[in-house]
Amino acid sequence: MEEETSKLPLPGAFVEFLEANGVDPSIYSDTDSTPRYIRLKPGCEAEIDEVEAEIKCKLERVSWLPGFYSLPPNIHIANSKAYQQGKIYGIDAASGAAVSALNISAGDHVLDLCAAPGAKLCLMLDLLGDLGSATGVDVSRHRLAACRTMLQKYASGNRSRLFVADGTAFSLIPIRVQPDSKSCESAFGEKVERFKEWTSRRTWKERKKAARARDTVALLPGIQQPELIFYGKHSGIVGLSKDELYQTHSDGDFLSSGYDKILVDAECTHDGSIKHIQKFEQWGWKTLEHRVLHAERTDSLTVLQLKLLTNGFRLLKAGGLLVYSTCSLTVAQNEDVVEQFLKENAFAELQEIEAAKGWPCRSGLIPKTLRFDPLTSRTSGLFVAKFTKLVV
Ligand SMILES: C[S@@+](CC[C@H](N)C(=O)[O-])C[C@H]1O[C@@H](n2cnc3c(N)ncnc32)[C@H](O)[C@@H]1O
Repeated sequence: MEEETSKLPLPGAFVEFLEANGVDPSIYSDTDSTPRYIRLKPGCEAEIDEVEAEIKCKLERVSWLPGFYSLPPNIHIANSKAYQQGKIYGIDAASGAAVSALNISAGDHVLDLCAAPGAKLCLMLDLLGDLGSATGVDVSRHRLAACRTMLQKYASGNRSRLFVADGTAFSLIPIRVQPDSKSCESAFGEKVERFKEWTSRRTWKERKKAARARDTVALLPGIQQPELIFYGKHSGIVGLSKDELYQTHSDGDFLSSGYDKILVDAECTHDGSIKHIQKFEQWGWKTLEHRVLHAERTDSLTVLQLKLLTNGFRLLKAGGLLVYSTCSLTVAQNEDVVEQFLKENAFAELQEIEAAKGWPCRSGLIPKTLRFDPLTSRTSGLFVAKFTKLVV
């Protein structure tokens, strides 16, 4: 399961992009020795020797992050039984730290506004345990379908629901009380359809109806309803009617009944992600220039990031916690977005991430924000900022 690694030769255009964006290119100088990270599913701790024997390598416990282990970058886990049986999953330690900053506890109602492909959502669900709920949203249907597969593989989906939706406009409240309405009739005697247990098997009639609904919303941009593509048995959906699920709420409702914890792991240029940058060695560095560094793309990304953060914050309960993260290390996509957001949201307050005192990261340009990078942290690059919504 060993694989050759090589030093990353950074192309000139990328180095220029980094320098123009306040990122020191030397942080990428030793990426070939940056470890990979895995998380052991809770309950599988006793099987660590077995996992090590199978992948023929010692797993180093990450002292600053519970449940995380590091392994050399040239070791692959995808063919191992432990991975295929859902006992371990790959997730960078910096990503683990971003989720850990949310202080998720059993019973929380959590929202992941940019959820796919789902490693952080899986971790959020692990931390949630047997109470509360998790809502995952992503604008990309095929990426969210991969997230659904991941939740099913890791048997994490029981309390979760997944919506294909635009996170800048998503507006559904968490279901705090399990529905007990069994009536199939509305107050006016009309027949009401209620959600039954989720199944991947759908009848031809149901598939046709879903396709028709998708075509209709495609024709009517602006009034698109979030598309529910998965829900677990204890997600609160079973027994609800469509009207109950999709009822609209005012901003005031979110103050009292919004989400306890929200992750906005926003779309970005991914320039801090070692895995992503390594892909361009195969795809060609020219591709990087127009897929990542294009100025128009980065400008529209910062607009999107601010909108995602703003809407995420709207959905947060008063006193709740929100983490904004990106795997870009540019100032424009991180500190500038945070600064603008704080200017526009008087009830948002940046929070100290207490646990970070023991983390191998640096402060961002704004106090209380954090930056992970390969050189400082031996992880992939990640920016993390944590906010609370002040109680009015
Ligand atoms: C950095 S990735 C998220 C990674 C994910 N949190 C994880 O840990 O696996 C960003 C995601 O944002 C999604 N995205 C982009 N624009 C969006 C929007 N307007 N609303 C919701 N999701 C969006 C992308 O499809 C992508 O899956």
